[in-house]
Amino acid sequence: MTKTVLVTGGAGYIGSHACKALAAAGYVPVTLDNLSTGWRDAVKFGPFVQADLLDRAALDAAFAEHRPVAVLHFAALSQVGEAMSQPGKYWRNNVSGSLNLIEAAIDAGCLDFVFSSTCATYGDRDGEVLDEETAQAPLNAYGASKRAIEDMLIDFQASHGLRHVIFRYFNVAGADPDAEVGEFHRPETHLIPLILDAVDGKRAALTIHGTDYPTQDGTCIRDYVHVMDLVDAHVQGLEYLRAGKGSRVFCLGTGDGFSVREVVEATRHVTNRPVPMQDGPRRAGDAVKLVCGSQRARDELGWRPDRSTMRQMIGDAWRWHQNGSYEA
Ligand SMILES: NC(=O)c1ccc[n+]([C@@H]2O[C@H](COP(=O)([O-])OP(=O)(O)OC[C@H]3O[C@@H](n4cnc5c(N)ncnc54)[C@H](O)[C@@H]3O)[C@@H](O)[C@H]2O)c1
Ligand SMILES: O=c1ccn([C@@H]2O[C@H](COP(=O)(O)OP(=O)(O)O[C@H]3O[C@H](CO)[C@H](O)[C@H](O)[C@H]3O)[C@@H](O)[C@H]2O)c(=O)[nH]1
Repeated sequence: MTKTVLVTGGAGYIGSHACKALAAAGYVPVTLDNLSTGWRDAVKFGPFVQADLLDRAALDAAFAEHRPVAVLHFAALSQVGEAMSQPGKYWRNNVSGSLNLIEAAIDAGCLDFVFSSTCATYGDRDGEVLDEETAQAPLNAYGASKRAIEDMLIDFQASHGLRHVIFRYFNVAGADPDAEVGEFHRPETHLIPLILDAVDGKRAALTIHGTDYPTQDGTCIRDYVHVMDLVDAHVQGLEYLRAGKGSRVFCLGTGDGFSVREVVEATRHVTNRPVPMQDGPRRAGDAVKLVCGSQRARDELGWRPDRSTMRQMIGDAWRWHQNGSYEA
């Protein structure tokens, strides 16, 4: 029997990798995306519906046509800087859009729901290892919008039996090792693709945002997870729901923290090229250290983030960077 899943944001970075993993696991991933930050060329593994989450009639039509057994909800705006200056855009797109989607799913009888949340819901909890029990205190409208959607899922679980898995991701990195899909944000704000831009001359230099943090080398520490490991967890989360297990939150990261300078040094090593860089001031809203406790995902989903070594994440990102693009 065909198992169709609706993948919102399937034309974006993580959603496109999820579609590849879903297709490999025997699902038909139907991408629903408005292409606001995604790319038509990234939709390679199943049908495409161009629609906006704010268009309830288009959502109803997509559920009626494709009859998905579950929803994987990646679609969102996710730039922290933009969220600080335009919070209304984040509340409308992420929260109102998700409310439409949840109500459309319930009306269609599609009650298994996997949601992309973020460690940005924790706010500044420097020094702690962050896991599912850590209190959330978002610092900006992006993180706040994600926490609000988490709350929404809990309410609709109680009222309508919407079963959900919430994944709180840490810093997602790397690309499909086959370079069929990869990370392609315009503008790009994430560290590893920006370092690679500096390596191959697409930008003059990487600016290090802050060198006076209380860390071993003065730069911020993050927990990086390979996008292929991350999307594997989504397939496992989907199977968990389809096996009838209850709603659950899982944090996805490795537990290893890397400073910005360590990521730069690893990139120099993997690419065997110099990384032009300059020291800059701190970036507003950056936490000093965000490191994930992911024992629950390992224990309950059997998740093994084996590809999430810094060498492999940078190597796969570099291969994509050299060979892949959606603009051509
Ligand atoms: N990249 C990371 O490190 C990271 C970390 C934590 C959480 N996340 C979350 O993971 C998800 C995917 O992130 P990404 O990096 O792939 O982002 P992305 O911008 O590459 O993908 C998001 C996709 O959603 C689509 N979209 C946005 N609003 C929409 C709307 N109203 N209707 C239809 N489609 C819409 C965009 O066109 C895009 O294709 C997001 O929810 C993000 O908050 C990402
Ligand atoms: O040009 C740059 C870009 C980044 N950085 C530093 O590199 C680290 C990683 O920065 P990213 O922008 O790659 O990612 P963030 O840590 O800001 O990630 C945040 O934003 C993401 C949204 O894209 C996710 O939601 C994630 O959960 C949330 O913590 C930070 O210390 C940042 O200051 C630089 O030094 N120079």
